Amino acid sequence: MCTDAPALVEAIRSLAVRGAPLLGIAGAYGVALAAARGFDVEDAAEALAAARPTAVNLTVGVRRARAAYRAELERSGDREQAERAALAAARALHREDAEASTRMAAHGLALLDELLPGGGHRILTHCNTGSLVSGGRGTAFAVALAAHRKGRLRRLWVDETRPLLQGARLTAYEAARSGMAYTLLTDNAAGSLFAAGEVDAVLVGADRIAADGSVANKVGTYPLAVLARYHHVPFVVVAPVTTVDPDTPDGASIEVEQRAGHEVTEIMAPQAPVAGAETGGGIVVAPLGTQAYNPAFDVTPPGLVTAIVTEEGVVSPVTADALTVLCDRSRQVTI
Ligand SMILES: CSC[C@H]1O[C@H](OP(=O)(O)O)[C@H](O)[C@@H]1O
Repeated sequence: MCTDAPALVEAIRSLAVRGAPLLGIAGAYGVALAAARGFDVEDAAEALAAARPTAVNLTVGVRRARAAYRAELERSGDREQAERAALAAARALHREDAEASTRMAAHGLALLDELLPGGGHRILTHCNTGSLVSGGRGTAFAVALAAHRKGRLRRLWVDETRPLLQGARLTAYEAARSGMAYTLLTDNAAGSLFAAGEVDAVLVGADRIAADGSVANKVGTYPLAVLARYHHVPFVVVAPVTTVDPDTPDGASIEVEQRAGHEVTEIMAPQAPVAGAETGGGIVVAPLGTQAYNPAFDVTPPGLVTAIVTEEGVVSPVTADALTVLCDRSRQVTI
C-alpha cells in the first residue's frame, strides 16, 4: 500500500505497479496522494512521470491530475479543493479506462471473428495485459477473455516473458482464474509454435504508439511480429487511444527503458530487490560481474502490424492517414 508519492514512484520503478493503462491511473492517483500528504505537487508529478519513460500513459495520467489540481487551485485558491479536483480526475481516468477496456474487447473480438472466420482461435500473447494493468479487464487479454466467454477461444499461448516473467506469473494466473485453456511457453519456443501452424493470431498490448504507427511494447514483441509476418498470421495490437502519442513522430523517437542487468543475470524472486544490495536478490544464473543487455521494450514498425484495436475501433492497415485520425483523437482525450 503506497502511503506517499515517493513510495509510489519506487513501486512504479520496481514494477510492483505496472502496465501502461494502470500506470496512467496510478500516476493520477499519485498526484492526488502527493497533494493530500502535503508534498510539493509539481515535484511529485515530475518524479512520477519520470519513473518509467516508455509508457506514455503514465505521463498522460500525471498530467491529467496535475492540470485538475492547478486549475482548481487557481480558481479557488483552496488547496483542499484542489486536492479533491486531482482525486476526481484520477477517478475519472479510472472509469474511462474500464469503459475503454470493455469497448476494446468488443472491437477486438469482432476483428478476430472477421480475420479467423472458423472460430476456435488459438491466440499467442506476450507479457501481461489483463485486469492487473487496467481499470477494467485489460487490453489484449480482455479480447482473449471475450473470445473465451463466447466459446471462441481454443487456446491461449502464454509467453513467459523474460526477464521479469509477467506472462508466467501474471497472465497464467489470470488465464487460470478465468477458466480458459492456456499453455505457458518459453519466449524462445514461440517460433516452433508458428512453424507447427499452432498460432492463429498474436494479440499484444502497447506502451507507446508513435505517430507513424510504430509500437513500443514489452521486449520480445518485435520478434513475434516478424514471425507472424513470415507465417502469414495476423499481429494485432490492443491499446487505448491514450497510448497513441502524437508528439512522438516515429519508432526511433521512442525512449526505450533500459533496466538493471541483474534482472537478466538472476532469476528474479517476486519481491523487489533490496536497494543497494550487490545483487537483485534473485538466484544468480550468470557469473558475478556479467554484463547484461536489458531493454524493457522493443519497437515494432507499423508495416508488421495487421491492426491496432482501440476503444474507438480498429485501424487496419496501419497507415500514416489512419494514425492521423488516432493522433487527433488522442489529443482530444489527453492534456
Ligand atoms: C497494455 S499495458 C501492458 C504492457 O505493459 C507491460 O510492460 P511492463 O510489464 O514493463 O509494465 C508490457 O509492455 C505490456 O504489453
